[in-house]
Amino acid sequence: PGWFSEISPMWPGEAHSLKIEKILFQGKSDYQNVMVFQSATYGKVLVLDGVIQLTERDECAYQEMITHLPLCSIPNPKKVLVIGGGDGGVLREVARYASIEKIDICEIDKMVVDVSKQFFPDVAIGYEDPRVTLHVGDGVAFLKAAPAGTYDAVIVDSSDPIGPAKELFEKPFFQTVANALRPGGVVCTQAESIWLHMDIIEDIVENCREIFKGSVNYAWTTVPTYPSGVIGFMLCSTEGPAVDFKHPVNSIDASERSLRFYNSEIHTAAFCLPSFAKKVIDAK
Ligand SMILES: NCCCN[C@H]1CC[C@H](NCCCN)CC1
Repeated sequence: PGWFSEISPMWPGEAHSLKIEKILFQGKSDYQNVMVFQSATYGKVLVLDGVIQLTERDECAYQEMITHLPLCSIPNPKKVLVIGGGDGGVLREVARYASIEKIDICEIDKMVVDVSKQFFPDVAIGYEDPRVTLHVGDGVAFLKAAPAGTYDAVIVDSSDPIGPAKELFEKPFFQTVANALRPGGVVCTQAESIWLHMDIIEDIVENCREIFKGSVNYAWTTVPTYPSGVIGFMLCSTEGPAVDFKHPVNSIDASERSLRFYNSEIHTAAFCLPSFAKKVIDAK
C-alpha cells in the first residue's frame, strides 16, 4: 500500500523510494524506531529511524565487502569483533574463515537482533555459528573493557552519525579500537558516501591517520538502496606487520562458492577513487 521514501537531513533534497507490498513489523526500542516491510522488488527491508539498513536483494554487497576487505587483507584472522551489525549479516560472512576461533559481537539494540532473526533468517544465520558470542550493549564501553591487543580484526557495522551510532564516528572511539587491536591488526568501518559526505569522510580520515600508524585506506562499493547508491569503508591497520589492503593475501572467493558479490578483483578495484574524493582522502 504505497511507497516508503527515505527522507533524512543527512541527504537533503533527495530520497530513494521503495514500493511497499506489506508492512511486517513496527516497533520502538530503547534506542530507535524499527520497521520491516515487504517491498515489491527488493525483498524484505529493515528500516531504523526511517533509514534503510538492508534489503534482502542487495545486502550481500555491503555485508561481503565490509567483512572481506579487512579479513582478506591479513593471513590468518583468529579473533574478530563486530561492533553493531545486529542483523547478523557480517557474522555470516566472518564465519566463512576456518582460521577464526572467536567472534564477538557488540550490538546496542536487542530489538534489531530479535527482528532480524524473525524476518531475515538468511541474514541472522550468522548467529548460529558456535564461535559467536553476542554482547548487548554499547560498543565503546565493550572496547574499553577489552584487554589491549585482543583482536586481529574489528568490523564497525554501524548506522549513521545521527542516532545511537554517533560516537562510533568520533576520535576517542577510533583510539579505543586501536588499543584493542594487536600489532598489524585491522579495522574496517562503515564510512558513508563520497557523493554525500566528503566532510564527514575528511574528518574520519584525518582522525584515522593520527591514530592508526600502519596503513589507512578508503574503499567503496555499490549498494543500490543506500542513498547515492554507494557506501564507503575506512580500512586501517595498527603499527606492526605491514598490511597492504589493496592486494588481498586471502583468496576466500576461491573456496566460497556462495559469495554473491565479493571477489579478489573487486577487492582491489574498491580502492580506486574518483578524483574529487582522491584529492581529499589522499591529501590527508
Ligand atoms: N548490516 C547492515 C547495517 C547497515 N549499516 C548502515 C545502514 C545505514 C546506511 N546509511 C547510508 C547513508 C548514506 N551513506 C549505511 C550503512
